[in-house]
Order: sequence, then structure tokens, then C-alpha cells
Amino acid sequence: MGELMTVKDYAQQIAEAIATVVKIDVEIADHNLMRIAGTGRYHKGVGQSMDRQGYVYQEVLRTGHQFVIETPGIHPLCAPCKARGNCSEKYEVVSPINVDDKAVGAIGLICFTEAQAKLIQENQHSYLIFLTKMAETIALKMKEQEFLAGLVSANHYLNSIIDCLEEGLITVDLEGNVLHYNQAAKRMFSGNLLTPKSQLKSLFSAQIVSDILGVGNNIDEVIEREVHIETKKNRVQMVLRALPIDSAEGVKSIGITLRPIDEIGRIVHRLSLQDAGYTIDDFLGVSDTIHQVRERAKEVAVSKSTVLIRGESGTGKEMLARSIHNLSSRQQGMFVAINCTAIPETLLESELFGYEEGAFTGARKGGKIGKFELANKGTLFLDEIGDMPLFLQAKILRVLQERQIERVGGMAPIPVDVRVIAATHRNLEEMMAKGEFREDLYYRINVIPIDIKPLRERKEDLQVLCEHFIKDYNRQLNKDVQFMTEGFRKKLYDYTWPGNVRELQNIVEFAMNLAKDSTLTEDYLSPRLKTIEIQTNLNEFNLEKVERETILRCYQTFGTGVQGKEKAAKALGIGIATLYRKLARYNIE
Ligand SMILES: Nc1ncnc2c1ncn2[C@@H]1O[C@H](COP(=O)(O)OP(=O)(O)OP(=O)(O)O)[C@@H](O)[C@H]1O
Repeated sequence: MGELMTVKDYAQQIAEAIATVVKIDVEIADHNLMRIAGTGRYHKGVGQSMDRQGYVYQEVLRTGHQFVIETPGIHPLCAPCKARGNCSEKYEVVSPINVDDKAVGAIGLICFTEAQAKLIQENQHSYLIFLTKMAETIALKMKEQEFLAGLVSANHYLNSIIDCLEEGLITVDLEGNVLHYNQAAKRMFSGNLLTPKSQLKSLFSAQIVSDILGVGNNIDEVIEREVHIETKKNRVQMVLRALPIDSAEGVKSIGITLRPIDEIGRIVHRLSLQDAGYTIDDFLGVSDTIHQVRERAKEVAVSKSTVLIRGESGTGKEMLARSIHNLSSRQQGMFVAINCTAIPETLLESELFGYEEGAFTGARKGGKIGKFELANKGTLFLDEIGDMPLFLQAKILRVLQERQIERVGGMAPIPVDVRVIAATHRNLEEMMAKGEFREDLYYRINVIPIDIKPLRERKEDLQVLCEHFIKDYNRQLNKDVQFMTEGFRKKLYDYTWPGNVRELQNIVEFAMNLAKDSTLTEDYLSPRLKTIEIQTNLNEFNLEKVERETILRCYQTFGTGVQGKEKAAKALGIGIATLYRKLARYNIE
């Protein structure tokens, strides 16, 4: 039930207005018999309890009906009153103040002279109607007050909700005047840039403002743009979304949300299945060299320095880089991998550094974020860094030194906090000697080197890796393979593993697909394993010829697109980077 007390000032005004017109004192009480308004001799009693004298009021509150008492002090209702028989009141008319059929208080006209009593007595009907109307006015005011309080509280609640959002939220009218914003948006802009009087044009570029206001013309339009915002600390790149707000009168305002790009990256990363969430313990092997690699990885994870992982294709360089990232304090950030061989030289620069809108013909509207920015607060894995063109090597060096990037076509540098893990199978020292790899970059990335030996030099790891892949494919293929025959084991052991662990994984997958019971035998070994064995006996010319033909056949089978290449690499048991190298070497278009 609402409280009459909330409208006590209004009630007092009504009481005084009545008393001035009818020249009779007025007294108003709430449902607790607290006097909330009064005129004449009752005025100074406002705020005091009436429970020792307001017996007529008690009756009205109890019944919810009007009551007229012609003989105050004598009437049976007055029996408990201490002024009984000696009451100064001559006549009293009391009406309930009803809200939603409940008496929340009562209003009365109290006569102290015979003349006043006579006046009311003679016009009793009119006075009762008048008092009822006055009671209704007060009840209405109370309802209105309740409604307003509800609105204020709902508004407060909605504000608290939008202030809880980490996303910045701004609403503007169709002219671009700021209507409202949440605390996150306030924090995003430096100084007093965002205030209730701000205009969009003081927050964003003319092009962005025009794009935002454009959504006001179409209820279905939503735009997404990349923007740079000068925050209190630095310049942050954000994703801006603008959408029309539909109201009863149509679109009258536009909602704008802002979110830092690296935060979006982190969310994608967290939800991405691509990151297998490798831990360093998943990097299997019992050989001394793998033990050392694991120890090294644990040591380097805590540091920010660049790591250079060396190893042939398929030795687990990327897996190791992911494990280092997951072990480090950057694990909440993104792990972004880029293969410098797999991307054409002309695209590599914009892939790494991103570009601004209009940077070149065909550049996407709104520009594009590069891998460096995407990996902000995370790790960038530069696979096959030995294949990076010289001009980009210089740019990478600059990023590592200055910790900021410049987008292609961009004017201002963007600060980035990225740990770089580079990998290569190539002999960088030889490349340096030939002038193919920058010496300064070499020293910069080679701060912490980790070498992963090829599988043929650590065959003691075969067993544990095999068991691991068997377990994996048992689950994936719903099989129950438990054993390997001696023959199967020996074949694996005698093989030279040019494709390293990736090739082993493929061989096990192939065998598991053929396996009919709980044991893997030589029969299930891929014919490729045997073919390659024969090939190793051929002279170099023939070996290359066979390799070229095999790759060509595979390539033609799976198609020349990116997916086709991935499938071909998988079927051949080599990494995609190796496939690209071989395609270039054998001149296969
Ligand atoms: N020590 C290991 N323990 C478990 N799995 C491994 C290990 N080494 C490699 N693998 C597996 O082998 C496959 C190839 O690994 P990865 O892609 O990391 O190799 P890479 O050296 O980066 O290859 P490339 O140079 O061709 O890109 C992956 O499926 C990976 O999980």
C-alpha cells in the first residue's frame, strides 16, 4: 500500500484551500492515524499521532465509508476518548481517502462553533460530495506520485544495467546530438569530450558521423565500422556499431555501441575451437631433446622476449608456440598464427599490419585489421619467418623495437603489445650470409632459440606419440585399438619420417581407419610409406621426379584452391608451408 505521507505537502495545500473557502478546520490523517495535514488549531499537531482522539477517523479507516458525527464527545464512538463529555468539537464530517479500494487515510471537516455545525448540517449532502472529491484529488496525487516513483526507479534500474555493460553505449538524436551514454562510454573518451551536450561530430570523423546518421533513415540498417578513439591513456581501436532505435513515433534516435577490437579478439579466441588449448604437457615425447624443449618452454613462457623455434615441417613448432602462449600471462589474449609462405608477398604486408579504407584499389570499406593488432595483448606466431621478403623483415624489426605499427595507408602509429614467436625450418645463418635475411632481425628474434629435432633423430618418441594418436582416433572413429604388432612397430622405426610427427599422425589415422580389431598390423600401413621406402633407393633425379609426379597427382585430385591445397598437404603428410615450397620448386602452378 502506498503512503499518504509522500503527498503530505499537497495534502496540506488542499486542507488550507478548503479551510479558506468554507471557513471550517480540516484535518487529514494517514492509515496509521498520523496527522499529515491540518489547519487552525490542528496545524501545530501535524506529524503527531491521533490514536488517542481520532476515534471517528479510526472508524472511517476501518470501514472505508464516510462518517458524520453530530454529537462529538457523547457519541458511543467517543467512549474511550479522554475528552469525552468535554469535547470542544461540535460537528464532524470525515471521508476516507481511497486508493485501489483501500483506505490509505481520511480527511475531515471539524466544526468548533454552532454556526459552523449548522452550516454543514443544512448543506450536508453538498459538503459530503465536496469532501469526497477532495479525498479523490489527494488519492489521485498519491497515485501519480507512485507512478513517478516507479518511473524514476525503473529509469535508475535501466541506467544501472547499461552502466554494468563493458561496451560503451551512446544514444543520439537524428541530428547527432548526444542524448544519453553509459559509464563505459564516458571512460572511453578523454577529458570532457563526452558530455550530455556533446555532438557526434566532436567524437568521430565526418565520414563516420555521416554513416551513423545514415542509419536513422532505415529501420533495418545496422552499420559496423572500425574507429580510433583517443582515450585517457592512448589511442584505441574500436568496433563501432550503430543501429536505429524504433519507438512508438518511429525512428527518433540512434544507438551506438563501442568495443575495443582486442577485446573482441579475445572473446573470439576464448570461444574458438581452433585453439586446442594445448598445455606444454600435451607436447609429448620421452627423448632428452623433448624434455629439454618442454623445460625451455616453461622458462620462456614468463618472459616477453621473442622466441625462435626451429624445426622441420611437422615437428610441432606451432603446437609448441601455442603451449608457450597458453602457459604465459598472455593466455587471455589471442594466439594469432600467420604462415609467411602461404600468403602471397603482395598480401602479406596488409595481412600483418592491416590497412585503412582507401589505402589501395580494392581495399575494403572501413579498412582491415592486421594480425599484429589482432594479437594485441596476446601472441603472434610468425611461421616460416625465413620466407618473409626483405622489405617486410625491416617492418617487423621496427615493430619489435618500437612496439607500434602503422597500417598500410595509415597516418598515425598504433601501439601494440604483442609477443612474437617466430618459427622456421630454414638455415637463417646461411640466408644471412647470402643477404636473404636481415642480420638485425635475426638477432632480434633469436633472443630465445628452441630447436625441435626431426623425428628420425629421436625415434624413442615414436611409441608415446603412436599411443597418443591411437587413443585419439579410437575416440574419433569409435574404435578400440589397443596393440601394435612387432612388424608394425618395426616399420615405423625403420622409416625416416620426412614429414615428422604430422606424417606419423597421418599414418596412424590411415591404419586406424583400416583396423578391424584391437591390433594394428603392417597390412594397415599406408602404401605411401612403402612407396617412399622404394623411392629412397632411387637416385636423386628419379626421386625428385616421383615426388613431383606425386604432388602433381595429388594437387590435381584435390583442386588448386586453398582447401584443395590443405587436403593435398594432408594426404601427402606434409605441412601446407612445405607444400607451397615444393609447388614453387617444381614449378607447379
Ligand atoms: N610432441 C608432440 N606431441 C604431440 N603432438 C605433436 C607433437 N609434435 C607435433 N604434434 C602434432 O603434429 C601436428 C603438426 O604439428 P605442427 O603443426 O605444430 O607442426 P609445425 O612444425 O608447425 O609444422 P609446419 O612447419 O609444417 O607448419 C599437429 O597435429 C600436432 O598436434
